[in-house]
Amino acid sequence: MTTILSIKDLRKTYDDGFEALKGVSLDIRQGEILALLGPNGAGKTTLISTICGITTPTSGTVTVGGHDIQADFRAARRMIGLVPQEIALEPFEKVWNTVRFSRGLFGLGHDSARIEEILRKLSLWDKRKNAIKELSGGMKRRVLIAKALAHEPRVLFLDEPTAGVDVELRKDMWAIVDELKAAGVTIILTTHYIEEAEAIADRVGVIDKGELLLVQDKKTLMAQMGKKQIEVMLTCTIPSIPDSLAHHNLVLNGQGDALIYTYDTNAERTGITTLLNDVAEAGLILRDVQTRQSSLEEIFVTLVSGDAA
Ligand SMILES: Nc1ncnc2c1ncn2[C@@H]1O[C@H](COP(=O)(O)OP(=O)(O)OP(=O)(O)O)[C@@H](O)[C@H]1O
Repeated sequence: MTTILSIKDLRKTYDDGFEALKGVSLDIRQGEILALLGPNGAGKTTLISTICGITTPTSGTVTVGGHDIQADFRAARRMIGLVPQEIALEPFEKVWNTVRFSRGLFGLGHDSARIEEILRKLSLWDKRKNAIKELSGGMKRRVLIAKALAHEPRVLFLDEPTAGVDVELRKDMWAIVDELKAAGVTIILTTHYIEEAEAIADRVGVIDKGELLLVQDKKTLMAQMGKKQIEVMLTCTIPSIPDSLAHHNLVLNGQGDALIYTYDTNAERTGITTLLNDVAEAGLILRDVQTRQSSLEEIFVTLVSGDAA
């Protein structure tokens, strides 16, 4: 698989001495969607700003499509589109011009067909003659994406693309991201919404206190770190777990009518068959059995709280 973006030992210490990036290394594959998760202040925006040339790194290197972001800034930047967190648009400018100027900034000639395509894709075509100030917050976010796409970037950064947008727009954004991926664009998004990473990312990176704690295929991450629980519901209530079941490390629920058993999805033997036999031998009758898998959210909380083994 081709690497489109390569980050090596990237460090950023701000003027006040604060170390926002502490040696981040990461290779991003062409055409993938990578979600960067991290709590407030983890360094996500600093990382993106550094790659996009808005912030100067203290040390380390970044190449985009083989172009070094410092030595070969223009070529590297030309490949990148950035959708920033903050909405910074000229309120009196028309949508069409806003997107057109953005293309011009990268030295590209005017291409009405291309701008029309982008505006249509983002459901902005009907608003093309409107001034930015006449648009809703969600529409302004779409304009930010249109602007970032105007110069046909190969790598698109979305910094908190769905912060504060409603559920419908969030789903629309996900659909847009899917379409861009299908067109071969590599997408890196930062998010607080774990469900967002769960829904659209191919890989997930977790960043905390300026360090990349892990980067992994989403499905592998969920399978590797995921614990499963089985809840054995009983026909009667019991005051405590019978001695004959003590070795299973069960938890009795608050009502005393269900036994909760946690097991590792990767273990060779889950121990479920033995457990159910032992439950029957203890004279307990099953009413129902349910399983549940830990979510990406639980995995994330475990990681950033430093509880991961
Ligand atoms: N110009 C600056 N000078 C000093 N410290 C800064 C500067 N910009 C950011 N920081 C600090 O660097 C840390 C990382 O900030 P950054 O904005 O990269 O985090 P983030 O992960 O994007 O957070 P959020 O999710 O809140 O947007 C924070 O502690 C922040 O206060």
